[in-house]
Amino acid sequence: MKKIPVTVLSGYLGSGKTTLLNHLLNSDHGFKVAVVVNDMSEVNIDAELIKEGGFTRTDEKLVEMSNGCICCTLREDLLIEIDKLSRIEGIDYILIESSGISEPVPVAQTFTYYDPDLNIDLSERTKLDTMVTVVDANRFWSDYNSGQSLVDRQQGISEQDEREIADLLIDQIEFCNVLILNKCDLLEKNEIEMIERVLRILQPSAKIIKTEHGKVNPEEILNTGLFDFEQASRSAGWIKELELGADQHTPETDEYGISSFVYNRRLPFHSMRFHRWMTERLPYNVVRAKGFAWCATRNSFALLVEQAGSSISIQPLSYWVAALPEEQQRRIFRDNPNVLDSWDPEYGDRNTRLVFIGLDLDREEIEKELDECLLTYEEMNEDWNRLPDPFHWTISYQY
Ligand SMILES: Nc1nc2c(ncn2[C@@H]2O[C@H](COP(=O)(O)OP(=O)(O)OP(=O)(O)O)[C@@H](O)[C@H]2O)c(=O)[nH]1
Repeated sequence: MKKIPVTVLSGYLGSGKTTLLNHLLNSDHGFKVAVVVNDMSEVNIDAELIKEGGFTRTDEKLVEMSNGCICCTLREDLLIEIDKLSRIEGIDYILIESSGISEPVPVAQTFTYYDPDLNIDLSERTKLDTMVTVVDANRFWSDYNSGQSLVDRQQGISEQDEREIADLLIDQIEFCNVLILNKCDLLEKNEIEMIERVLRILQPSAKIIKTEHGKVNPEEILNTGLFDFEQASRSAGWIKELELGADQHTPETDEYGISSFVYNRRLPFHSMRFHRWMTERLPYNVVRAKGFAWCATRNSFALLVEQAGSSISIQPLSYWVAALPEEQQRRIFRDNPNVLDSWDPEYGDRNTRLVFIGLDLDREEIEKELDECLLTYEEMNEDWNRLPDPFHWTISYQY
């Protein structure tokens, strides 16, 4: 049976998803499409716009999903609706417009697993074809650097939805096959080019298309066959940079001063100094920082360090292999011999690898300041548990 291809449109509120969808529906794409439109509000304004705009053909089908978000509260409903659509005779393409606060990863996951409660396996009848993210060129910098959360803007799923706008934007940019840089009519050519370069370094794998009013050739986002979950999960710029290693990263600096580098050290951070640097002294021109850190007071765990705009988090990720009992280490070496490639005789796999992406970055200065956050020779010989610890989380699980 031929699987029905699915394209998902993501992008922050007001970026131009509905405009793009209407443009697609009015284009000569050759498919009999079903459209799912997700709106957070009770009244599905986007669905109304689509009915007014492009939804004129009688052989098309429109499903409205309102009052929730398909990446979380309406995820089950999404499964049910897509399953139903995939059984309608004649439908040969499904287009989904996510809500503006929807994260693309959980939406994509919906197409990959069997739900035993609902007895639905979407992968039997449908195939995720293209993940598209629409970016508002005109508001990109102000949204990214706003320092606001969804709740601050009264756009959250609930009062508890404290996700930062910058984190949402970066999630949408880092997980897609096609990036539509929309509203290019509102900026100068050089401003657009600069955002395009930033998007390129944040997301090196996606095709970037500059548009005005979402006018894109339908072939760029329908039936492209581009989506692959594994590849999409590894397509972010910071991951590529880490994979390349410290010395082989993308060109040093371009004409707009956009650059990236990896900070890689084999000594632990003084947790307090590192935490203070990340939260109080991180240069404002760092657009994205992400990677793993070794902090002395949490010596057993690799910490995941993440920054987007003014949103910064340092959280435990997993045990260092070197912190595990010997028997478990032996098993890991047997199953994943590549762990040994970078094994240090003294510290094992403990190390810090942080990617910095930004504008006019002073690499030397950042490295110097971070080096000052590492333990000194004297501190190395102290009891690390007695050093000050800034982290508030506790670990409740055991190996
Ligand atoms: N100047 C300009 N305005 C645009 C462009 N694309 C869309 N707009 C306008 O931007 C506003 C938001 O566009 P929508 O298509 O509704 O955006 P959306 O992403 O669907 O918004 P939500 O459904 O709220 O998430 C509308 O007033 C559009 O007419 C563009 O390229 N240039």
